[in-house]
Amino acid sequence: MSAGGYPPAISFQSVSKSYPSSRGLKGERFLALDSVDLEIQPGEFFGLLGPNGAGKTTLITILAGLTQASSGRVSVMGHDVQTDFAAARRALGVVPQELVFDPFFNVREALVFQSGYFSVRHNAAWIDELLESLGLTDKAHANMRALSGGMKRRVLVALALVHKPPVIVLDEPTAGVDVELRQTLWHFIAKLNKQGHTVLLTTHYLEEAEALCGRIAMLKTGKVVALDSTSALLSSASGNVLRCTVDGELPAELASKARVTGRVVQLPAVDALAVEHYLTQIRQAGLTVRDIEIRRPDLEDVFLQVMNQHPGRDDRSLV
Ligand SMILES: Nc1ncnc2c1ncn2[C@@H]1O[C@H](COP(=O)(O)OP(=O)(O)OP(=O)(O)O)[C@@H](O)[C@H]1O
Repeated sequence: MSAGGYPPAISFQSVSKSYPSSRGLKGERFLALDSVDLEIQPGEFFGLLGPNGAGKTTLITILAGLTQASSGRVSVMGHDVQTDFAAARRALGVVPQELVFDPFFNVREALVFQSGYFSVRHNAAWIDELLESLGLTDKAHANMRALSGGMKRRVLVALALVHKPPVIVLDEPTAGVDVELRQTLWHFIAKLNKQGHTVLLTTHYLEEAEALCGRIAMLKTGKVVALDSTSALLSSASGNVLRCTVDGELPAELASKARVTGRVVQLPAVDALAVEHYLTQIRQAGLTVRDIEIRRPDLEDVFLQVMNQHPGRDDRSLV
């Protein structure tokens, strides 16, 4: 229970999940989640971050009741996803990572059908608001097959929200979508969060997580390796970051420490001496340095620090 006596919006208690191992060894299993404990309170905007394969989608599919945990307990608004599935599912709106649709409906029909699935009648006003807020009004009568990827993503969001769930889960909702949709989507989701909806977001866009999430958990090889408020995570990062533009390839030793995006290089620097040292090494490699800037670490720097501090399990197999 939370301090106010309400159940948490989402609770994972000692959740583990193993899958049959893909190595083909008889009886061997792969540990995708390892005793995950997380409690997300009503009204939070919570980020779940982790590298590919960390277990984020597995956690969400367990939450949505699409797969069962091997052990542990999971609940949504106090409803156990195993023993009280219908109530748990009704409390949840999940925007999945994959674009999956019934190709026979137009957009409005799909939303009406989905309302029926949740036994919501007289939903026309909310469906209109969803279409309007997600920039879909002029696509209401378009067939799903005829929509672009970005438009399909908007429909997925509308479908997840059609029954006004108190808890909204977004699994990488902005993967491969344009700037306009991102802005529309975040504006709308932030508005719903202000109205009291709880939001759980997984994303690889760490600047989005930094801007939106009040609290963040980081997963690595199936384990929670960091869990704190976004501001505490940011202030926990040590040192500064040297950001500069370089006109060629960095020496290997520096490259292994750097975030490199094209010609922009970002290196963690404990102090001014480290900055000088980096600049000398870059110049000695015959490269020209421009646009030098020293800045505080952002969430991506914190994420990389946390991932480096926690080696994770090389072998997640169980026999
Ligand atoms: N049905 C399955 N059978 C076997 N292994 C699986 C299955 N689903 C997921 N896995 C494995 O479990 C691990 C966690 O996968 P999951 O999709 O949850 O990670 P993720 O954090 O969501 O990754 P990404 O960022 O790439 O989406 C991966 O190693 C994946 O290969």
